[in-house]
Amino acid sequence: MENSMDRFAGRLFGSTVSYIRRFLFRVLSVGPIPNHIAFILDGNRRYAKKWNLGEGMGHRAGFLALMSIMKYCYELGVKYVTIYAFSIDNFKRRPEEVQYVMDMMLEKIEGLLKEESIVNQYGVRVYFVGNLKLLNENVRMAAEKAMKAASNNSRSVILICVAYTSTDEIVHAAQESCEEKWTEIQSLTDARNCEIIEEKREGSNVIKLADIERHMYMGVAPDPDILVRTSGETRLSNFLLWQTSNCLLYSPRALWPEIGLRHLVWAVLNFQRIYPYLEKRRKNI
Ligand SMILES: CC(C)=CCC/C(C)=C/CC/C(C)=C/COP(=O)(O)OP(=O)(O)O
Repeated sequence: MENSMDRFAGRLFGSTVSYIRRFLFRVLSVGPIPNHIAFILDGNRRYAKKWNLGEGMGHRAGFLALMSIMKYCYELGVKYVTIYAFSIDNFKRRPEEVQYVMDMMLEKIEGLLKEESIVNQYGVRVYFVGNLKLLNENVRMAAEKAMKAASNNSRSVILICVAYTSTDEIVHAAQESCEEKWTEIQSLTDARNCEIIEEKREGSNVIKLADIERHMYMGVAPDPDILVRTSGETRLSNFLLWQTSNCLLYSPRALWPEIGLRHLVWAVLNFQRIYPYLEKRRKNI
């Protein structure tokens, strides 16, 4: 009897909170809603320390916080969510920690494919972004499987940056652009069509901004409107350096596992306040 009363009270509380959240989102939607929010998940280990938990528990709490924030973003109408899940530099951490995070990632990526997962609930397309060759084979294969399984989803998008740094992304895009241009020139030379080659020399042999952007790992998404870095840090730590020139930076003091609805609402209100300025900058006027 007591148990069923508890369950009833729990459900009642849950649906009231969800009702209030939806009401709040309706009010926020009177103003512009960001299309893309990126997150630097900072402070998982500090959270574990603060609560005397094992270090791995901090990352697990971080994953739960990620699930909530993704849900809030998609309910609010934010189409793209990007997360900095693991940088290339993070591979330099203690081998046991790297192994723990990789094992957890594998488990969580496999979980994303389940029927009841957030991916299926919100029709989320999944992209793993970064130098995936640096991942161990199990994680890489699971990532590729998840991307394939969700490839028909289009309502929302999650971009999970793993084995990622911005400088690596830029170098990779520059190399790909050079290779593409080189192949193009070679094919013209092979055809021995000197006239065409001369014509091409006039300018189209030059690598343009659009070439580089086409080869960016993040090229599948528009630039973020808001970048959130938790735990009060105001550094970008080699994340989305190319994509954040006209983007609101928000740095709440909360550690990543403590991030909640109030932080999202505050970030969106700040975005709405500077929206006219951001739009002007984007249109270059
Ligand atoms: C499949 C999937 C989406 C998984 C994501 C899993 C997840 C939560 C990864 C975070 C890993 C990480 C290195 C966080 C940074 O906190 P930190 O260790 O730098 O904490 P600190 O700043 O307190 O040292």
